[in-house]
Amino acid sequence: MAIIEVNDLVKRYGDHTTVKGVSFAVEQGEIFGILGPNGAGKTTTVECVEGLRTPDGGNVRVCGIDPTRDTGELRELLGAQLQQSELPARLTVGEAMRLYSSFYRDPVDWRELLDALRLGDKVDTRFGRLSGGQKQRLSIALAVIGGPRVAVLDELTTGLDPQARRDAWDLIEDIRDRGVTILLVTHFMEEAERLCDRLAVIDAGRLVALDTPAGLVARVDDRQRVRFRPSAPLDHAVLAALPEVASVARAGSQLVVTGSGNLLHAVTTALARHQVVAADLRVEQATLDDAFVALTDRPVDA
Ligand SMILES: Nc1ncnc2c1ncn2[C@@H]1O[C@H](COP(=O)(O)OP(=O)(O)OP(=O)(O)O)[C@@H](O)[C@H]1O
Repeated sequence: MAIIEVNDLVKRYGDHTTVKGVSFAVEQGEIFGILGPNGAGKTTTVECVEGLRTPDGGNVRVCGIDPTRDTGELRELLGAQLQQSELPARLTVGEAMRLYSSFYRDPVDWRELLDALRLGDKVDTRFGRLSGGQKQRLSIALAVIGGPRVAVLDELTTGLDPQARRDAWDLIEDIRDRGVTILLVTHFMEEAERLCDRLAVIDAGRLVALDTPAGLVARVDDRQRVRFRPSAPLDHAVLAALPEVASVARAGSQLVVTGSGNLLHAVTTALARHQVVAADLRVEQATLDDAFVALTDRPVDA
């Protein structure tokens, strides 16, 4: 059953159309990722789902509810991650949890939630004294304190160190295991690959792909890369002329040959013909990064 439906969503700011007819449906229990370059319209899209912005075209439904009309109902169903700046530095963790619990009809047990998020010993700690990772965990706690069916997490792990990021991933999985559907905006390929059941790739306001992480990689899977250091100068045209080769590029002292089919055999045979030895030779298969670049024509943080 689709718990979030976004149908032909359009959103404009002045003359600029930021979201240009995006459609997707998120199924109950999924971790659904939205991936895209800076300025692609990801946040605007999820803000329409959260009821923070009114669409200029198309519509959004969360559990059948129109987020811009039934705001009271939506608040019980959807938990949004808080921006860190929204909490006063002097508020303690316990005070924040009590305050936010009071907003909901049927909140979860906040002490149990803090324990689950490894913040149980921080009840009396002021927000301003928490580390970045602890603040992020608290913002997840506040997003799910109302016992929502859907949690929206936007750039949750940006600015966290690798360990804190992994902890946040475990947490998100725990929350999904409690039955919460998660809509996640992310810049991190590793995060998208590890966490998301499906991904919507948005570029310049349009949906360019919607698939599982493995499905997205499979779209560029025929692209392999052979990387090596040639023992002698080699005219790129020798390799570029091979039918298996799509591109030849230099990366420092290495050549990177992209292509398909029996690429390795074709390249090594051509090198042997020109008495060139390939040192440090590596064959690389496509990754989600490659799929992203192929789909959007640019690296994720361009
Ligand atoms: N309130 C606003 N008023 C005017 N323009 C806006 C507003 N919010 C966003 N924009 C513009 O809309 C475009 C998309 O912004 P949005 O934040 O949705 O993108 P994003 O994909 O989330 O980007 P990022 O990855 O950088 O957060 C950008 O060009 C942005 O400058």
